[in-house]
Amino acid sequence: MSCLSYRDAQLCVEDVAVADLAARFGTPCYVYSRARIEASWRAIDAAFGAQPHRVCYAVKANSNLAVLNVLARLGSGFDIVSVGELERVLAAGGDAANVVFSGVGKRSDEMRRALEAGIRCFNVESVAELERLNQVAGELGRKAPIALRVNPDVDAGTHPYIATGMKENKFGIAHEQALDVYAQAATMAHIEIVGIACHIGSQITRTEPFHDAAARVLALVAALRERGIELHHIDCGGGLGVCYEDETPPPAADWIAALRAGLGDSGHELIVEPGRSIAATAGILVTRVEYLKPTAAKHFAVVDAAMNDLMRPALYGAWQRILPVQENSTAPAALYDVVGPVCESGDWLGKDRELAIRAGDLLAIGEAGAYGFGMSSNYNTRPRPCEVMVDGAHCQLVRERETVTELFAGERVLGG
Ligand SMILES: Cc1ncc(COP(=O)(O)O)c(C=O)c1O
Ligand SMILES: N[C@@H](CCCC[NH3+])C(=O)O
Repeated sequence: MSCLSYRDAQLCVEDVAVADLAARFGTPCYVYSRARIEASWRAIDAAFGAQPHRVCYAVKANSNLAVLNVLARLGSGFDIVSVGELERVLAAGGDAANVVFSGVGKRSDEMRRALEAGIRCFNVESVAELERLNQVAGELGRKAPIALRVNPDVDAGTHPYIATGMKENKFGIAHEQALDVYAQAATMAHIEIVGIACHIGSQITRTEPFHDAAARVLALVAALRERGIELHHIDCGGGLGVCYEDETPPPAADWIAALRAGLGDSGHELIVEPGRSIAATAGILVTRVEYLKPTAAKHFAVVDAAMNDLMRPALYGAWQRILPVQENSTAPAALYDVVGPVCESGDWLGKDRELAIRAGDLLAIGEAGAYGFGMSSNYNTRPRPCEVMVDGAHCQLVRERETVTELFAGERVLGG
């Protein structure tokens, strides 16, 4: 389900015409639908029925404070990967007690801050991290609640850059070593074992990998119980895919059902960490055509957004919809490569797209609510776009467009 519809040939997000947003806020501009974020979160939450659970939104997908605030007000938990994300969650009204902290490289200062804030769980990814956490917690006179993130060696069938649950990936503790590491954790004075975690990758479009990973986790839970180690929760990570082009990901209910089938009736509280499946379809990137450039080989549409604003096409060869903002153009249709102004041939947003456009027209890049703004950069000293949230017929700027001067405000010349 998308937040987009055409009304009188005008592309709209909820009840607001995208052309009006572009006129008011300029381009490039990210636009998010509050209703769409809420509906996606609720679909996942409802899929658990009466089972004790916590949906911990993966902040990395879209960390705008307005997005986090919408979710915090729904009672969402949060999956963070840095102290920066923790500060965002707290600033947006999230509850530290519902925060899980993932990532292979947590620094001591990040552990300290998370312990002081009272987060729910550290998802520990190595023995070295466990030892460091034990030491940091000891210095603070606290016990750190932990789950070990296990690497189940399951092929998620996704792009290799975003598969995380195979043994050649840097993530998690090998399935075979997990029992030994739990035994070690159980001896540590400042560690409290509360759960187990796994996350096998992102943009997963079949239920089987989720089921298989959950089943592998369940085998560990049973083996731990035999050794007298009881867990409170099982965290199955995120990874549910969305439809960008013609993918047919399972609905949220089937995803959760596959996890629960893999876990059997374990009786544990379940945690999930969805990011993309909550944010992607709630957002678009609006851009304006600067120039049409026909060459002997190609027609290029040079737009004012670029790989620094939306990196997924350049990084993964990802396909995202490119839609005209006004449907009734009288321009002749042609096949265009939609490219940005950045000095890289990899700077494209779409290739061979049939579009009827003229210079000055607006385009919307679909399903850009997840891993869009969050992965943007200032490459080529380009200020990042503004972000706007639509709520019914109302819209609000939720992040200002950066200015060029603020981009180098912290820089100094030698001796300066
Ligand atoms: C540990 C962890 N949890 C959750 C997510 C969110 O994944 P997705 O956005 O695919 O739901 C990720 C990213 O893949 C992750 O690394
Ligand atoms: N950035 C990726 C997803 C990364 C998931 C992070 N663990 C994407 O846009 O598809």
